[in-house]
Amino acid sequence: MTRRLDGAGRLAGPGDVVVTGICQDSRRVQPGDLYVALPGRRHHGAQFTAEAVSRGAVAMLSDRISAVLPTVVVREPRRVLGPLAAWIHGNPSATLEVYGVTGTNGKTSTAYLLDAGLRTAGVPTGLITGVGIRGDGRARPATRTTPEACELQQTLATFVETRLAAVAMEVSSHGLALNRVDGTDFRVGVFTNLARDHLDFHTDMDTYFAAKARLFAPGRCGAAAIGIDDDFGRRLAATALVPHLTFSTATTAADICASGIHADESGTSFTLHGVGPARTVRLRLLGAHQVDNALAALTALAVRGGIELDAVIEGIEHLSAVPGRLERVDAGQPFLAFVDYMHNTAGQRRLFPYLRSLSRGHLIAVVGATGGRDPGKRGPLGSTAATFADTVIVTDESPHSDDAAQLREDVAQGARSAGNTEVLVIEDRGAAIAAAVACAAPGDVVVIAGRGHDRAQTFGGHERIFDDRVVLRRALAQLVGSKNAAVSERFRVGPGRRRPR
Ligand SMILES: CC(=O)N[C@H]1[C@@H](OP(=O)(O)OP(=O)(O)OC[C@H]2O[C@@H](n3ccc(=O)[nH]c3=O)[C@H](O)[C@@H]2O)O[C@H](CO)[C@@H](O)[C@@H]1O[C@H](C)C(=O)N[C@@H](C)C(=O)N[C@H](CCC(=O)O)C(=O)O
Ligand SMILES: Nc1ncnc2c1ncn2[C@@H]1O[C@H](COP(=O)(O)OP(=O)(O)OP(=O)(O)O)[C@@H](O)[C@H]1O
Repeated sequence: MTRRLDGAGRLAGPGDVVVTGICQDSRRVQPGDLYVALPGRRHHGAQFTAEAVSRGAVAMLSDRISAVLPTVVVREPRRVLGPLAAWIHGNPSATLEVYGVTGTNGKTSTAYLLDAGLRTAGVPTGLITGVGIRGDGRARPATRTTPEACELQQTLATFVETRLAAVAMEVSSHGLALNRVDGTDFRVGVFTNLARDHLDFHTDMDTYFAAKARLFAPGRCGAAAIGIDDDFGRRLAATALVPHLTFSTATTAADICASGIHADESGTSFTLHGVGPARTVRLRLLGAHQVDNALAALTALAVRGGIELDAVIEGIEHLSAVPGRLERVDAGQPFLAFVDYMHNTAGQRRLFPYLRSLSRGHLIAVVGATGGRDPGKRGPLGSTAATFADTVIVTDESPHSDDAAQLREDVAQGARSAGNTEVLVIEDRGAAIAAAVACAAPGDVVVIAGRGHDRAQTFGGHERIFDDRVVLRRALAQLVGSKNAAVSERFRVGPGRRRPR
């Protein structure tokens, strides 16, 4: 069957079908859609053609021919999917300014900072992150960091319809490697940093870096903001073929940098260099790592040019929190308690020293490892936590199809190997959080690490609603509600072997 593409959003020819949309998931097909049947790890989308047809699919794009739907057959459908989805949705990234943020840590925070800065500078902006999608008049939780191509282009098209001018989005290495952002023109690409993570997917660091570097190819992004505080960033800056500015919190050799960083429990201040005369910036966000992210956002807008940076800085200063990122939970308890999303050792090494600095007593960390990820991460997550914390409580995150007991044991072994830190293993996450709260004394710091904003734990195919912030708040409220301080003392876990400081 021959088909001729005939104007935006139409697939026409003799015996025509009219395509009005595109979808790569049979469960979400709408009448008039082109169903894109992709080969996956577990299934081939062609297995679900009947469902796609029953929902109104009129044609198919795949590497396999359908017996029931007119099919565009290509060898690698993922490679044409992005541009095709963009075309069907009217190439929204040609209208919107898309700021794409990639890197191992700091993508979500940087996207929130960009959004805050752009909005304050009067640029109506949408936000696409692993936390959620916001901007077209509604906010919805995200199913992944970077949406699949069809959902991405549809979302961008909705942003155009609702007259947004820009979008700040996270671009995961999976999104780049799996062609999810093909067909998207990025006004600016941002590189935060690169450290060991996701090796279950990318196999080695060079492949991981190469996936990230795809965002910075000419034709993909117009300009770049590159963090040069690790070797990968420096490599990217040395080889980038697009106009770029660098940023750093470690060296004054960068175009935009910071000095005099001071992070306490009320916020973070630093002196900004490279954006007009040196000036003091005061973030409400907690932790010195947020200075890196603030520089990333500012550098992206500096390299873009034409945006009022004073207003951007004001917006960045006013951002009060990023969901699940060092989110403070306070029920009136006499110690600090946080939920954070650190899930690699690079993040731990940035966050734990800050948390340590806030503590007038001890640091109590609840940690774990998510299943379905590089098993080589597990021990180091435990040992790094134990290097900084006085008490490490190892518990379940989302084991997915991995053996939960093995995950816990691997993390705990790492923690035990780090020295004489108190290490407890408590299977149930709620009980682990309660134990952390119960063993905290006035002036201590408690951090529930690893899951951030997530609202569910996944065990095999089963989901359990679980929000660390809700559970922590409840445990803290119970503690505060209990009349006698001696009660909390009775719940103190273990013999209180705490390292002297
Ligand atoms: C490794 C990876 O990215 N896998 C993705 C891949 O899964 P898969 O190969 O197992 O797909 P599959 O289940 O075999 O199905 C094959 C095809 O059939 C389709 N299908 C399947 C079932 C059905 O009933 N109907 C149907 O149409 C699917 O949409 C898919 O196109 O294709 C699926 C559908 O397109 C994705 O959902 C899935 O992402 C999964 C959920 C995932 O977790 N990906 C993670 C690793 C990911 O992308 N993470 C990054 C964040 C990284 C970070 O933390 O920074 C992200 O951007 O979210
Ligand atoms: N610039 C940074 N350097 C090191 N660690 C950071 C930095 N920014 C954030 N983190 C740590 O990484 C965690 C995740 O932060 P954020 O969500 O902003 O990054 P991300 O790259 O989007 O990660 P993810 O894709 O897992 O959401 C934070 O909770 C914090 O522990």
